[in-house]
Amino acid sequence: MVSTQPILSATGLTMEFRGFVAVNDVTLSVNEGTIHALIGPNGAGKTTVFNLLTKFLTPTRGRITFRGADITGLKPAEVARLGLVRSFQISAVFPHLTVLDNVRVALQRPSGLATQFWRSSNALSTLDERAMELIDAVNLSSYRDLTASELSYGRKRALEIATTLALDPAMLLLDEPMAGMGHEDIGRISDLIRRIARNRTVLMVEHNLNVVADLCDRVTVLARGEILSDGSYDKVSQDPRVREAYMGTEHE
Ligand SMILES: Nc1ncnc2c1ncn2[C@@H]1O[C@H](COP(=O)(O)OP(=O)(O)OP(=O)(O)O)[C@@H](O)[C@H]1O
Repeated sequence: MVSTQPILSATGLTMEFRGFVAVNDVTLSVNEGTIHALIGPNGAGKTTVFNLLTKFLTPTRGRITFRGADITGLKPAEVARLGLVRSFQISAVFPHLTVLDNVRVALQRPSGLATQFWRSSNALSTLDERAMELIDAVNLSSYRDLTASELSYGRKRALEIATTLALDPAMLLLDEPMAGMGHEDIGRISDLIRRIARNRTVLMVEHNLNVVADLCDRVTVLARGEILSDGSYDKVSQDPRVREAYMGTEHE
């Protein structure tokens, strides 16, 4: 479902922190149905751009549109209702609840699917059916009765993604989904992201360039708050400016 139709666009995005320009005139678009990566050396401004796009920060200048609507002035919860959802870190998962209960809770959030069934007599069975679908989608069916705290790091991350998918977002923003993971979990989460992206758009900040090369249709490279290069991984990785920006910087 890779298209050239932008679902999320930013124009002239600038973020100043007390005079320090962390993000400078960034213009980028993410096409519908793609897996798009935001990469760059440490301090390049990736997290700041991510926070601007998910509305956790308000830009000093610039404009953001999602599915053609101007979302620059909206709050995170408002953009979530429009279908642009940020995946939180594992801290968003309740450690003492089971996998199933975590997903049930997520489905009952105000903007979750459950509200549509709130008054129906079969609300609970519909909720459970959907919860099981989501758990299955992230390959946690055999772990559904374990508490979140009993899961491995990678599976916690998968559970956290399931709770985000409960909102049925058209676009998911992931902040370093592979951070702190070993080889096996990276493979598992890569497969999961690939599956999720079959019918939605994914934008991810990622440090692991092997993951980016393997997974992403398009890559935007930031350095010192500005866009350095944009295109396929092969294209940007051969760009001399990108090589120079990464040179001498430590990279995991
Ligand atoms: N709230 C803030 N106040 C002041 N400066 C900030 C703030 N947030 C970020 N910065 C600065 O903006 C620059 C970009 O930071 P940002 O965290 O966006 O980079 P990054 O590419 O995500 O880095 P890393 O890969 O190390 O996480 C850095 O110089 C950082 O110190």
